[in-house]
Amino acid sequence: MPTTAILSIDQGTTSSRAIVFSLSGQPIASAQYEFTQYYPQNGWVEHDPEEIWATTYKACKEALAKAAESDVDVVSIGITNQRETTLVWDRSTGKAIYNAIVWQDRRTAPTCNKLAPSLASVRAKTGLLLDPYFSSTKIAWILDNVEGARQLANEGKLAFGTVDSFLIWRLTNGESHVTDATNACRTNLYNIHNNQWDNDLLTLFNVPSSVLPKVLDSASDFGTTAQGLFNTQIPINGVAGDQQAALFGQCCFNTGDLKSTYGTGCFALLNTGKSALPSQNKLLTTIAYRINGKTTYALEGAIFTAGANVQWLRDGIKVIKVAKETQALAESLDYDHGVFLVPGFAGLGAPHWEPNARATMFGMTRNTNNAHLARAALEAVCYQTADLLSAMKQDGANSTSVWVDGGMVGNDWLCQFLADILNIEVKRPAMMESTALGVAYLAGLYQGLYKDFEEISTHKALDKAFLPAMPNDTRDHLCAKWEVAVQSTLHFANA
Ligand SMILES: Nc1ncnc2c1ncn2[C@@H]1O[C@H](COP(=O)(O)OP(=O)(O)O)[C@@H](O)[C@H]1O
Ligand SMILES: O=P(O)(O)OC[C@H](O)CO
Repeated sequence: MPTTAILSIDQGTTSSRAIVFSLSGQPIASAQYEFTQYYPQNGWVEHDPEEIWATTYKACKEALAKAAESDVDVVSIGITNQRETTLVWDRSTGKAIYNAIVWQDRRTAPTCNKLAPSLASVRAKTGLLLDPYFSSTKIAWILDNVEGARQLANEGKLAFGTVDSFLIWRLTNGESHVTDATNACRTNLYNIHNNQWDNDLLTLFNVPSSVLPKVLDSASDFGTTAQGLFNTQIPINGVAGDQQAALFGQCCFNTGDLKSTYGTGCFALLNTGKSALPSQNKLLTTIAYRINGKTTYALEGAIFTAGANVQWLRDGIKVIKVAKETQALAESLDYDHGVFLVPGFAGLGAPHWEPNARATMFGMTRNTNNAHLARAALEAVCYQTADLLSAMKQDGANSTSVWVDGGMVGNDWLCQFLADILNIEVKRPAMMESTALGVAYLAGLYQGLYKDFEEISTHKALDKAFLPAMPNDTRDHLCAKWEVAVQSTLHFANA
């Protein structure tokens, strides 16, 4: 009797992954391919759509082939993706008309500034802010900068999608132009209260409705893979943006449950249940998941660079060879080493939202070396998380523990410092691929393979809990210095 399994596709900012999961959430087989990051100008970040597709397809084929060595029956596909990243393609060929403009890209900051008078109405409908991070201004940029694009869009010949949508189009050979509510709600064009594309927002951002995908529940019928792509045709039944997928994969199903993911960026999401809690502290109100037409909301804090700080140490200034070296380097110093990095490499996200901010290093002496840089890069992510949690607290959403995941949390030193600075318990799950797992669960729910959330939660296991151990006065002192560093960076951004 073959084991029933689900294929999860996790198309992230730096790599495309495919994991075949058993129903108990255990990985049976996986494959992963990194792809090229393009930085054509300062503040611009792009991906090649063909490389996104090629790495994803290759990872899927390889994971499915490995899984086939055991006796498995892959009955459904879940897709999770880097959010906001924007693609526009030709409906007749399926070819993108421009590179994917990545969520970190800042090129549309001037457009966002011009639209500032509309901030309150945008925020009320979308739960977001006016920032180049979101998809709407990126779509308009492509339509206005690729010759003839706006005309083609008006004629209904172009399609827009976030990465999930593009992959579904390719997987179904152009049969499905769809997305799910968690991805749609990151475009600044989607009303999170009535769950519809919003005509006023489309007019404001100058995006024609003809390019939009249909928005479905996160557990739904997104189409079936085209014949010949894999050995069998497989239905696609779970789709969610990667941060919402991680919330789901961490089984944060109850109001007040909090997870924080440390990949390229860091994203803390707190489940607020059926209430779309508005933030007074520049957090985002977003859709956590939509199942059977019922929407669950989350409050989100987004930090643009987390693991990316470590990538910069490795690939940019080359002071480390591999990411995991940062643990031993950080451990080699004491609390009072004195160096702070405010990592505004892609501007600063929540709770400051300053696209003009740039990364800034404080407190260096002639004694400063790679250990200080590595430690400051890891510490920054923890201080920034503390800023997010304090904003959540001021918005009335308090948590006594946080579940963590993402590539960085394999670093025990980071997890302990995080617990010390947050002053709450930090819990790392046994299954670290929460993001991919989240959409496997969504696909399984649609297929009726899980009865309910309770059944899914039985598969959750803790790897390690990190408890705060730092004296209060040390924490207060470090956080006060961090705050001065942030304020100085913000001051410099606008000088
Ligand atoms: N042991 C480690 N310590 C610190 N950072 C790490 C460690 N291992 C991986 N990273 C960082 O984690 C990131 C990869 O995490 P991942 O969740 O795969 O990212 P994404 O999904 O955004 O592509 C990279 O930026 C890498 O620098
Ligand atoms: O690729 P990640 O894991 O850094 O996630 C990117 C986010 O979805 C951007 O909003």
